[in-house]
Amino acid sequence: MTTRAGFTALIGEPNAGKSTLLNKMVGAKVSIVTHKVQTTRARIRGVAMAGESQIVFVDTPGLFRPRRRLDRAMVAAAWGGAADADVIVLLIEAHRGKTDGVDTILTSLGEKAVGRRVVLAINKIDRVEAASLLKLTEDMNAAYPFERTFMISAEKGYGVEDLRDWLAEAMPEGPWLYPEDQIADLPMRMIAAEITREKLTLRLHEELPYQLTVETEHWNEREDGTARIDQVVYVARDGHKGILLGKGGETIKAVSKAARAELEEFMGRRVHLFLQVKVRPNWLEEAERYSEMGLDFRDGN
Ligand SMILES: Nc1nc2c(ncn2[C@@H]2O[C@H](COP(=O)(O)OP(=O)(O)OP(=O)(O)O)[C@@H](O)[C@H]2O)c(=O)[nH]1
Repeated sequence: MTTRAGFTALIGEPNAGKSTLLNKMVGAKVSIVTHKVQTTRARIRGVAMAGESQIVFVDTPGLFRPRRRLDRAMVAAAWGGAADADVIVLLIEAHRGKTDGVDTILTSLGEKAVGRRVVLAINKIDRVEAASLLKLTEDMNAAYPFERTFMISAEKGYGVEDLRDWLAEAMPEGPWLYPEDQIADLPMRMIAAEITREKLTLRLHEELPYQLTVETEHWNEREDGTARIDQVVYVARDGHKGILLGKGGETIKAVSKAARAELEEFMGRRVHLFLQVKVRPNWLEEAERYSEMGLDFRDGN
């Protein structure tokens, strides 16, 4: 039996349902779904197994309309993720149709997706009449030559299996990228990082540095049934480090406490959480580099 493995990028406007779809396909709660727009900052990956095929998902940050310089870098980074992928899935919302935001993405697809396989997934079909889907499919395919169009409801699960099976076939032949026994662990590490990120957001609000990432570096199961989780919060500047630590470390302590409480509830057991804040200015450079390669929205969009 030939194995297959490759990368699939999910792109779409904020709230299109990328996280929901990812969670359905991967079969675990990978990224935390919220009603808030622009929650997915990190390029969170999930891995789905389908038959002999391994599909690694790159859940790009929402391709929202960037106003600030760093926003633009974020969007460019999202496109960077897409450009590396074997397949790009553009997710749109059935009830919102071909919005200005979707048009912007279509234009960029024309430039960036050269040589990639690109499919369209019309999501949230549970919210519209079937008749309207035909027109939307026509309009979208007139604007971009999608290889396939899928009608899905990520939330209800309609059509998700078809899409996953198609992706499984579309992955290039080759050995798996992740050992099968590590896949189960991967989502938990991401969830843990997302939880910490969420607590940082709640605590710092507008003060939250944009260029911030949380990574779960170590995950150790202890004999007494508890887990030790070590995470690093990466920021771009020394000044940001101070904001995260707070006076006498009180901010990071409060965040750590809140994150631990939620992790314990989620996992149903005791957790020892260790947070470290480190400066990694490269992230910024990387984003700037992507920005140079990427979109430019300076014309007031
Ligand atoms: N009715 C309906 N709602 C859906 C469907 N899929 C997702 N949603 C809802 O749409 C909202 C946004 O979904 P997310 O998965 O967070 O969207 P996202 O694209 O990851 O959003 P960002 O993280 O902002 O990029 C949530 O409230 C979901 O419950 C669907 O098939 N039908």
